[in-house]
Amino acid sequence: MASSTTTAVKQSSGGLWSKWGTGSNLSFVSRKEQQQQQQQSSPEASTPAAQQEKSISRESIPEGFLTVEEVSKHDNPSDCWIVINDKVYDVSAFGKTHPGGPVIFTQAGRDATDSFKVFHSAKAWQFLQDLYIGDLYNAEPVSELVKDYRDLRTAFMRSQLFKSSKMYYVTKCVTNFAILAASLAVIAWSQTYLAVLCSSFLLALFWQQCGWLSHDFLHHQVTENRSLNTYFGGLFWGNFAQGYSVGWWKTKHNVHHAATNECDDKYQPIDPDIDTVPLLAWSKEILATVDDQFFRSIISVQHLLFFPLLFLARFSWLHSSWAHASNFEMPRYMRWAEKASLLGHYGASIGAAFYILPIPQAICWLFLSQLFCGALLSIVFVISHNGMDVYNDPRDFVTAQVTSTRNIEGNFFNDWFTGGLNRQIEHHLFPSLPRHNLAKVAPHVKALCAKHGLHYEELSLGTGVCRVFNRLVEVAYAAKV
Ligand code: HEM
Repeated sequence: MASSTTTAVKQSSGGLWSKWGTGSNLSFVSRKEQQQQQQQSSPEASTPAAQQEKSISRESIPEGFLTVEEVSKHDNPSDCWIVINDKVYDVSAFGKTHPGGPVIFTQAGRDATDSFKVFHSAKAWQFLQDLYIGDLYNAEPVSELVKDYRDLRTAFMRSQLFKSSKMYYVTKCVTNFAILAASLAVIAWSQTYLAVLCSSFLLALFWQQCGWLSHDFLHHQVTENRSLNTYFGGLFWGNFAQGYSVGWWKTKHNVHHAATNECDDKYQPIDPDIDTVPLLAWSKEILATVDDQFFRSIISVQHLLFFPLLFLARFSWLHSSWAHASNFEMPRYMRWAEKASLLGHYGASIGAAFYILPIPQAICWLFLSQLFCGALLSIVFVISHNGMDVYNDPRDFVTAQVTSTRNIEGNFFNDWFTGGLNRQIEHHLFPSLPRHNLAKVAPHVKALCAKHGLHYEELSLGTGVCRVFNRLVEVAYAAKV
């Protein structure tokens, strides 16, 4: 998420959603193009008789049915239809108050079955009947890949793999506090600059680990009680302990999950995590959207900017968090809860710094911990997706997630350091699966990918970083031309 500087600005100005006017129908446009290509490659398909058979008039469609083409025309937030299990729903009005936020519009005009299933509790299904407007006409059968994925999900549910170990998460909470205690103990014991350096690194590690814990709560991995997850996981571990706004993070992160590394038809990123132009461009297609010579010159040295930017990322996240908490569109109680918990975070960190340390060391401690935390979090975000496929063609949920996501090898250090997000492919396919069960399902996911010829990328931490860096160099060189 080295992306946040630009993302936050675009989100707060509504820029992200303005892309949807043209963006979300691209999958159907491309599907039409694919059909045309298939027709060209198959001689019988292009005969007039075959073409007549293919063209469907509205009169020939039974009442209560809607075609894929009709659905695809309702592809924007003010006129939004989506398909779930071959049934069509009009979410144009509901989408504005959707409890999960604007992520619903990422699926405008297309099939949302799998993204719907991975994000919702049983309660959400009850809302569907009021939004139902018809059945999909001549619905294509589900692919073998998607069928196998759905079977896998059902099998994991039956094996209780979606149930978390509460002991695991209690231990996580306690060990997180232990890191904070260690950080404070170091500066209470010694106030040299070396001690300040070590302590600020530990504080940054505490914030990073709070981020992973909050992430698990907000994906509802820890408990089925969604309010508890939001208030304890979000407001306590996210806002108060880590300093990031739960509302800001969830809005952005949900879109990232629903449209991982996806762009619209003009290659404007839909996924906020790759929306990093003019600082970084993650593919040559995104680079091609940049006309401004000054911005291209920045991108031409993006590989040199990359590591410094990782260290600065937390400043941008802190800013976006406060901007979100001040957002007047939020219910008043949530705005106050967000602001109070963020102010509690600032107060506790600044108070501790100046209470324990002399002024110069206190400033140093606060500043260094921001830098370290930015780097510790963002290195994990970038290796998970950057340098993988950036696409704007129609892909089923499984293909989209696997081709845009990279795993980092599992071992004790990687599992702990990345908060389990080294099993990013499994996490994206099953976002509410508790962190401690990701390793258990990984062999099944690997087998699924092997069976269907999908590349399952799993690298060491070092190779993952190199892969990301190489992509930056590749695009930077293209920007020089
Ligand atoms: C007809 C369509 C939809 C309905 C009726 C609906 C309904 C709901 C409801 C009731 C919730 C509250 C949490 C729950 O009870 O599960 C929710 C949350 C959410 N929805 Fe939807 N939704 C729809 C479509 C979508 C789509 C297409 C997506 C994704 C692309 C989506 C993503 C989410 C997310 C990410 C949350 C937040 C979950 C959380 O963290 O609490 N929804 N939705």
